[in-house]
Amino acid sequence: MTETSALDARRDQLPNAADGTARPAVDATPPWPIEVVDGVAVTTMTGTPANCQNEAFYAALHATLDRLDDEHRDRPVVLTGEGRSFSAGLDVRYVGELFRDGDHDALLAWKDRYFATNLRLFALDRPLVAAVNGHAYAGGLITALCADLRIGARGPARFALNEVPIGIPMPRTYLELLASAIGWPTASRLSLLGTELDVEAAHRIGVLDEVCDPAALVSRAIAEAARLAGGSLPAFRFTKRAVRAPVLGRMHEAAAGADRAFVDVVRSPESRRAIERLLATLDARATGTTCSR
Ligand SMILES: C/C=C/C(=O)SCCNC(=O)CCNC(=O)[C@H](O)C(C)(C)COP(=O)(O)OP(=O)(O)OC[C@H]1O[C@@H](n2cnc3c(N)ncnc32)[C@H](O)[C@@H]1OP(=O)(O)O
Repeated sequence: MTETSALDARRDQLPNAADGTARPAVDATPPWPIEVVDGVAVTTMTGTPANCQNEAFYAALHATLDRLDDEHRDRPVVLTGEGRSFSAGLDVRYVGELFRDGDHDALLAWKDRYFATNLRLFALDRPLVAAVNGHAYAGGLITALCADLRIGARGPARFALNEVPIGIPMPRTYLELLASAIGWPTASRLSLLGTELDVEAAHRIGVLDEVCDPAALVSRAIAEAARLAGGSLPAFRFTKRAVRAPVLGRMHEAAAGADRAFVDVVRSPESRRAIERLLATLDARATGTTCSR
């Protein structure tokens, strides 16, 4: 697919702005930087605070994957983040407003747009290694768990599937994805309890496959990505499709069925209050006022 046709296809898939959400046009959004090292395409999430996920993030992700497909079709991929966070998950300022003010159809449209980003990463038909440079919360940890392998940097990073404590239900769509990466018992426990993990604990329970010094992180991820593709890329592709197919089937089924009720839960007064508490915590940090999570 040429660059233009990929962008046209992507633009056609985007819902129009009638749902009331502002979105940058995909062709106006630059992809994240891509660097080729030892045959591996390394891309770095950047452009939003703590690499949190909003419409600009989704558009950059699609633009990056379009470019990876067009220009680096057969290269394994390393995904990392800029700064202290791999990704802080959904942009809670953005979704907080959307959940409060958006109508039912706007929320469903957003849910599908968000699903499309994780789906594209999870179904990437070649090795994807996450070089987890820092914190990964909620949707940010889901992003890391889309990868075939996760390598973490030793240090102060924390990880959690903390959707429930902040008032956002964990859809079955993502439980299927999480369970395929870390198993149902771990996915269930982390999702229900919202437990915060340090790097060692994340490694112990398989959220991270490996831990290394921060200075070696990206080179370790590159070496692993090259190794995964090094035997036979066609064999890897074939097997990854086979591994993903049943999971993707269940994810699509959940997204079109039970998970539509997600919209009602995030609009409940209890969820709104919990999201407001997280927003107050972030705002207090920004202004230097102390506030516990
Ligand atoms: C289904 C999926 C659901 C979800 O994904 S819900 C999202 C759940 N996410 C969270 O609970 C994470 C909230 N963020 C944090 O706890 C912390 O941040 C971190 C531990 C990730 C990073 O801490 P530190 O390195 O000290 O950075 P900082 O100063 O807290 O953040 C840097 C800037 O990033 C903004 N930010 C951080 N996380 C989010 C977010 N999730 N949504 C929107 N903005 C976020 C902050 O406010 C700040 O911004 P400014 O520099 O303007 O003060």
